Amino acid sequence: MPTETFEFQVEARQLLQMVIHSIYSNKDVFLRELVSNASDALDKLRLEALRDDSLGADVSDLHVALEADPQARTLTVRDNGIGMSRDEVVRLIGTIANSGTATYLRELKEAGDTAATEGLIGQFGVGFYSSFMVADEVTLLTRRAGESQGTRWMSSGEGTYTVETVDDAPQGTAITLGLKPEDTEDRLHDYTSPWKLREIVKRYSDFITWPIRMATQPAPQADADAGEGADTAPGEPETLNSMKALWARSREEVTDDEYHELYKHISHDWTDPLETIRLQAEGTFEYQALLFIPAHAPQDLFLQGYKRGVQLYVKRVFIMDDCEALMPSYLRFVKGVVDAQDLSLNVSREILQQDRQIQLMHRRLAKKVLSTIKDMMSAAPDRYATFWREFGRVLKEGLLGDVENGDAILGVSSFATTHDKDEPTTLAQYVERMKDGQDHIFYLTGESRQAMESSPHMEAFQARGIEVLLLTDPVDEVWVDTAPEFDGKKFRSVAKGEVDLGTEEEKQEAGTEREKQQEEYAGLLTWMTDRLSDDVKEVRLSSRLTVSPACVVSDTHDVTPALENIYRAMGQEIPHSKRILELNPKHPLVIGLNRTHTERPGDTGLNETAELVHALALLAEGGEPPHPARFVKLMADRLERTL
Ligand SMILES: Nc1ncnc2c1ncn2[C@@H]1O[C@H](COP(=O)(O)OP(=O)(O)OP(=O)(O)O)[C@@H](O)[C@H]1O
Repeated sequence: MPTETFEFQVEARQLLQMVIHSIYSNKDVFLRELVSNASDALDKLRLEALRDDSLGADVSDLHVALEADPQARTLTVRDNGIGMSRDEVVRLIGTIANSGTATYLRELKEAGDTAATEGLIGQFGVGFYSSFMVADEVTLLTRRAGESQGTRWMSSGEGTYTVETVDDAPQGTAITLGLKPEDTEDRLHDYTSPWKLREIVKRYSDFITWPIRMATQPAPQADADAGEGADTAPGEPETLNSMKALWARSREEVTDDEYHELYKHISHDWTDPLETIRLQAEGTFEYQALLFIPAHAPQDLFLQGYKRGVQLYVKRVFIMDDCEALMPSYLRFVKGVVDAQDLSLNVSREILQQDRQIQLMHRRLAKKVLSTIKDMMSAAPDRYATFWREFGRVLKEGLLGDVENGDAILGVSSFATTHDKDEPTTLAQYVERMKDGQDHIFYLTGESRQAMESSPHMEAFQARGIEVLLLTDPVDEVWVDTAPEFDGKKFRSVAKGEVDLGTEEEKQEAGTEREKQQEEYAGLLTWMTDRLSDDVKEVRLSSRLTVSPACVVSDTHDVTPALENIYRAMGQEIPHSKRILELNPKHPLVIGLNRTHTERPGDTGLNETAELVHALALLAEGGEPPHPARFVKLMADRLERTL
């Protein structure tokens, strides 16, 4: 096949341009990225060879090799791993599959300044493309295990790349960088220097489980430069990394930086994690876990197909990525490694789902992550605040399914509250501030804080200074509906059921007044209930309103309209529950309506006023009148009459 020229996908080109003209001040990390890809390719080959005897690949000496040529100013990173087919090269290297890329690139453009750009690129990672930070020409020669022909890919990163089929490629992948001139001011070092390569591998890739070898150069040039590797015989390759599994080493032996580099290798994130979690389980089922909570949420965390789960190793051997059996979905942001001693190397995802030991590990790991978040709350409130901002929404999903950890999840959750405009509150803090005689945790769900603050449902609570949680995440609608408790206090919506606030004495007083009002309004309420029966199930007097004329509320056990919408969006059929219209007996509009109803029951305007009061109540909570066009007409007529 002749050499073909291809264009990079638009996003890929944009990303490459940013890498080339860039941006990332620490250029050394290109090697971390290439070694990380090579290590993944070796893992994949080892697994494929285990599962497919006919592959015919030699797996006896899997490794990464660095080959530097100072004269030609090239550096080659070679692995004898899985390799790529011609189609894979075009698909994997010429395009970016990450669904968040478009948004990310827009943000990058908007960020403008270098520091912000670095922060963003750090969140995203650019993998193989980071080669172009140090090279102006990159050649990738690869042959997939089991295939006879190889592929050569070449590009100077400018808009196009070439691909040709070659007959004599060794199995695996070799990436040769035509290095840019050294420019220490720009932190562009001499990447043909053994000393520099040794330093970078030690710093970023020491834990990689495959040997990373560097051919020592023949004397005399190498001797001067070889440093600690000087005792290696000339020509014999030197292994640069210790290959020690960090999770199997004691805490004292490992630096935070080393943990962070492992995190970057497995997560493809360029930023340090927020928290590192170690767990060593001994006894009948032995395993070690090293888990990380990232410092920011990935773009696709809420998209279907998000790859959750940690890496599974069995006795130091990589078995699979994204092992979802080990981590509940609401902890899908957790990255890391679990190394189990007593599993078979052939273990499959299906077996894992049913394995009792795995289920026990799953429980233990979830508890450990939750207890770490709890510790972070008290020991590092700033870090906890970052955690909550990034992952709170996901964590709360656990309140729907994980009954066993429900209390623990509520314990580490924070909520926006009327108590403080800016700072969210924990439930423990809320309970501490509860008024004497208050025995519920009050909340309101809605689309925005602003809409909820001005909702009529809040009036009685505002008047009495009772704190209300303001819940805006769609998942909140669902979990609060399952009526959980915290510290023995039930959650209660301020937009559901009757409200009876105040001391016993006040309640008694209000009760006497209410009886009087009930008598006065009985006729109006019966008439309005009948009149609006298509839309509401009852019209009654309100004890929650102090300012507005009316509001609509749901019955205590009814599903709210927002929750109805959520269920419908999930394809569940759910009957529509009519709500209750509450009137404020002290509002002049309601007093006037009652008077007119008593004095001129046949008045034609009464019907319209009843409809308008209902529509206004819906508008006040951020909803829509049941018949918007009719509402506009009625309002316009009324306004016209005032002119
Ligand atoms: N040495 C290699 N051997 C085999 N396949 C490779 C190798 N290097 C890259 N690939 C393939 O190309 C894909 C893209 O690599 P790239 O480094 O651009 O992104 P990534 O590692 O998937 O993710 P990120 O961009 O977050 O680092 C890899 O997922 C892998 O499938």
